[in-house]
Amino acid sequence: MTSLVLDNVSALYPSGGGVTSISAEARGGEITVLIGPNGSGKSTLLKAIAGLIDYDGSIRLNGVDMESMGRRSRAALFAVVDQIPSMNYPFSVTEVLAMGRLPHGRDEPRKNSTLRSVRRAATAMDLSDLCNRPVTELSGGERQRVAIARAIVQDSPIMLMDEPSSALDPGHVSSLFSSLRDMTNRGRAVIVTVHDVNLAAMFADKVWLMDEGRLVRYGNPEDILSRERLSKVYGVDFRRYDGERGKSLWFFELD
Ligand SMILES: Nc1ncnc2c1ncn2[C@@H]1O[C@H](COP(=O)(O)OP(=O)(O)OP(=O)(O)O)[C@@H](O)[C@H]1O
Repeated sequence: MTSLVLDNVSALYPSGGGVTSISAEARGGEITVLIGPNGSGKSTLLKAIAGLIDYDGSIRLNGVDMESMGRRSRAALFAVVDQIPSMNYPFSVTEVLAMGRLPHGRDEPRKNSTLRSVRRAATAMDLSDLCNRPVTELSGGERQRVAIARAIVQDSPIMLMDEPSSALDPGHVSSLFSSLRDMTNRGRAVIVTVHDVNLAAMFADKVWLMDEGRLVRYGNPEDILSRERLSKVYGVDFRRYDGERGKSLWFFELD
């Protein structure tokens, strides 16, 4: 089973922001949800894991240091969904989804197996009616669903998703997390950032709580999400509500 181990990882920008001394493990078969206030270092940490920025410390996949891998093999290991997916060229939705296979080889997008994956991912993210539309003409939420579906088509051992639900309505948030669960059921490791604490409470197998560039705690949602901790980190008074499905839900009142 996939094991991604971060050992004392630091990635600091010249301005001083970034992340410091992060040690944690993300496993295949689990949805790991990163939460924390704006600027707490979630995106920076995902970028370090994906090898998109320099860092100190080590990140090992199944015992192998990621630094020892070539760019190409590293790109095939991670499917990345950016916080603001850039889609500047008028490729059709189908074409963009098929491009998800490019890290696995130049001929991959043209394969029949890719076409089947594209159809499945399009159905999962409710894009079937948009397949021939240029991505440049889609709404923000539709583009975000395209970026998620492209990552599903890439089907890499590790999925890194930066706020993939930020532009989605509740129905599509539900589809997103069903798709993430499908991936973990097939052994993939999913690491996803969200701002909605309740998504972490409902869907996370593990929660990493970040604050000021550090990992405050990580573990099971029931152990990590507490009124005291959330209120301290976010600076608002959180209250717990016992949801009907046996999960705790969280809300706060505005002053
Ligand atoms: N390219 C950059 N150059 C310099 N500083 C940066 C850069 N990107 C982020 N930072 C700083 O690093 C810190 C962490 O930023 P990061 O984007 O990782 O936070 P985040 O938790 O993802 O925030 P948000 O929830 O707002 O997306 C912040 O203080 C931010 O200002």
